[in-house]
Amino acid sequence: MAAQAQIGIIGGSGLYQMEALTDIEEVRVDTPFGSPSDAIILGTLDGIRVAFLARHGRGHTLMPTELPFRANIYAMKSLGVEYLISASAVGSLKEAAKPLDMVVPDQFIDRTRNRVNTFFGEGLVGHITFGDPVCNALAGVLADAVESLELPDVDLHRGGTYVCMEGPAFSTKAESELYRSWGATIIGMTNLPEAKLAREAEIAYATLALVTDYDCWHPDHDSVTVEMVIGNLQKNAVNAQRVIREVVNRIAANPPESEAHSALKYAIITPWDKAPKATLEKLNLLIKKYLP
Ligand SMILES: CSC[C@H]1O[C@H](OP(=O)(O)O)[C@H](O)[C@@H]1O
Ligand SMILES: Nc1ncnc2[nH]cnc12
Repeated sequence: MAAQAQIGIIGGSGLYQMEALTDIEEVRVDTPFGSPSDAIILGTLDGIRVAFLARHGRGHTLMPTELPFRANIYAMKSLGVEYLISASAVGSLKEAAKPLDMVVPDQFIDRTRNRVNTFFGEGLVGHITFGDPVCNALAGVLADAVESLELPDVDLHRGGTYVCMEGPAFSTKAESELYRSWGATIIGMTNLPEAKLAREAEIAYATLALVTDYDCWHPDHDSVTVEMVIGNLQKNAVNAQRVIREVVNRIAANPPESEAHSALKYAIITPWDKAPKATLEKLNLLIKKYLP
């Protein structure tokens, strides 16, 4: 399939569609890993073609554990996506990151237990480098985009650690305090598998984290509820859409060089002639540039 969009956006809780898209085309992508969370919306934003996916489905019918992460990332790759922005609701683990603030994290801690977060296996073994789990170049463009808009009452936090928990229940206070003692900044349930799979698919990935609550640790704030998350996300939705528009323009004008784009160069350990043909065919889209 010819490339349809260089830039992809995955919208999380409360961000089920992208404003300002024209020439919209809904595509149902079938992948070797099943169907994505929903149809992918191809559309044009300021003359730039983008691919948008509602992570939990447009009706929010999929919980974090049920998300078809591999299908989502594979589908983006099949449409030609090279840069992927995740817009996600998060709880704050630090006083300084207050509800309605934005964080562009640069680290993750994996507390998930029930996710498939690799394309490898079935006879083909690969180990990507993941010390820097988001694309720092793309994260820089994203943070610059936020800063340039000078959003009133919204502080930007460049960098920070995102704890990815399993859910769907929110954390206990003991867990929340544990993550705080680790120095983590924010907590969510979705971004870590996405970041790993995007790296394996050689897609540059960065997160716009929208703070919606103080989780359950803050003595002066109520514990997180869904109502709180969606309420604050809706308050910030216009800002989030403005940031996405700005970052899309910046990426298109000056696509950043990303180490993610060659992440598989030294990652695959299985000799090609030892890997099953069926697996090579299944992963052809991801590995074809390295095949002899
Ligand atoms: C609706 S509250 C919990 C839910 O919100 C976050 O979603 P996303 O990362 O897709 O914005 C969090 O990860 C949970 O999935
Ligand atoms: N406190 C929290 N914990 C996990 N995921 C979240 N998403 C938004 N707020 C959250």
